[in-house]
This record gives sequence, structure tokens and C-alpha cells, in this order.
Amino acid sequence: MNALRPANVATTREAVLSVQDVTVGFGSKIVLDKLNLDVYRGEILGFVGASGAGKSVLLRTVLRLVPRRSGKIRILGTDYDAASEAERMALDMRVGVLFQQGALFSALTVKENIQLPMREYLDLPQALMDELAALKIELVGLAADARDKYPSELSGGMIKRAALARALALDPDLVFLDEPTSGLDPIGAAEFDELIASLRDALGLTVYMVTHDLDSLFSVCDRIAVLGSKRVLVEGTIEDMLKCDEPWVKSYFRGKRARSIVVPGHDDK
Ligand SMILES: Nc1ncnc2c1ncn2[C@@H]1O[C@H](COP(=O)(O)OP(=O)(O)OP(=O)(O)O)[C@@H](O)[C@H]1O
Repeated sequence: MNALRPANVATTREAVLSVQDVTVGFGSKIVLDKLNLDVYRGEILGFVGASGAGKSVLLRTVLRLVPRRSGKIRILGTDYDAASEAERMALDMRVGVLFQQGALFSALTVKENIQLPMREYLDLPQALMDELAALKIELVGLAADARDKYPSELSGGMIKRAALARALALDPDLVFLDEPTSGLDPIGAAEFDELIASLRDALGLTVYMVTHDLDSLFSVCDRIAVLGSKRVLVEGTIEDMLKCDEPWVKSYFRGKRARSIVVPGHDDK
């Protein structure tokens, strides 16, 4: 993997996700205060911040699982609040989500999990859904026989891949990944990062990745946004992060763990 890959960002810089002045709170506690963030077509954006900063809250707000107090969110150029029912449904189909821990339904096989979004949004014959599920299984690098397995029969890495296959079930433009490599060993995590990068390249996906994983940030993210003080504090490439003197950014990206990634084998004694 290339730590300093050129940003593979479409030249048009079309904002596939645009968060404008969004404020979210619970009771008297404000978690996000007039936050702004754009995610551009074709990029892999890594979203980081201290624990409890509000990364999950922002993701859940964008997915409309948490209400916002003010501000606008546009997905693929459409303001969901102003959209018709039909437009909303069309929009929902163009967004895929990989929740932390995979969140597969334990009583359903991998194939049935992948077919859930197809059943919800499309009216397809079973044979076609079976073909599509087989394609998605291959796409994420699972063996064909994973199709009839239940989540309890899968390793952590296989669960992530199956959940990714489900997120890709409807061929989305934009995928949200919530800590996709958490719980994976370093080799499994690196393979998963490579899979995400190759799917982005092959399918032209736009990826919004909440992560604590420095390896992912260095190896596959085109751009990084840092959440702090209820807003996006800093955004830019990994090189920008390495030059940044904002205290949290500095200790995160230039701390001991980060240095061992920038300079492999570096031993900070
Ligand atoms: N439903 C809720 N009701 C009240 N407070 C909440 C709710 N959901 C989140 N919070 C609060 O919002 C803040 C941000 O939480 P969030 O889970 O988004 O942090 P995070 O950045 O994702 O942290 P981590 O990296 O540890 O997952 C926390 O103080 C949390 O307690």
C-alpha cells in the first residue's frame, strides 16, 4: 500500500455529501455545533476525532437516525428534507452503510442478509436476487460457499466482508463505514483496507469512513477530517495532518504510534 498516494479525487469535486451548519444536541448538551463538511465523489474520506467527540452522532445524523436542531444535509445534491417520498426512496437506495460489528441478522444466512435491501427496495425474482448476491459475495472476496452460512459460522473478517456485501447490495454511490477495521487483526485490517480501495477504484464509490485506525488513515484515505470542539477542526490530506500544529491532531498523527507507521520499524526510545 502506498502511504502517500495521489488523491484519487474526481476533478469536478462534486460534493456527494454536504453537511452545512448542522447542530445536534441531546437535552442541554450540544454535541455538534454548526458543523460543516463536504465529501467529494470518488474519494475515501477518513473521519477521526477523540472518543466521545461525536463521530457516531454525525454519522447517525446524516443517516437520519438522530434528529438535528438546525442545518442542512444534502446527499447526491438533494436536500432530503425538501425531497418527495419517491425522491427519498431513490436517495436511500444510493447509500450503503456498514455499521460497527457488521450488524448482520443472526437468523439469516449471508445470502439472505445481502438480499434484505433488495427485498426492501426492489421487486426482483428470487433467481435474479440469488445471482446478484453471488456477485456481491465474489466482489468482497468471500468464497462462494459463504452464501449459505450464518453469521455465527463466520470469522470477524468474513462478517465485515459479508456486511460490506450487504452495504453494496443496491450498487450505492456513497458508502458509510463505521470503524470498518475495528476488531480485525493487522493483516485482516490491511486486507480490508485494500478491498475498500479496490472497490472504490472499480465501482467509483465515494467512501465516508469513521475510523481510529492509523494504518487506514495513512494507507487508503485520500482526505481526512478531524472532529473536535463540536466541529470539523481540520481537513486535508495525510501530509496536511502531518504538518498541522493543532494539539490533538499533532499528538494523534505525530505521536509514537503514528511515527512507527510513517517510518516502519521506527522505535521511539
Ligand atoms: N442518544 C444519546 N443521548 C444522549 N447523549 C448521547 C446520545 N448519543 C450520543 N450521545 C453523546 O454524544 C457524545 C458523542 O458521542 P459519539 O458516540 O458520537 O462519540 P464518538 O466520537 O463516536 O466516540 P467513539 O470514538 O468513542 O465511538 C457523547 O458524549 C455521547 O455520550
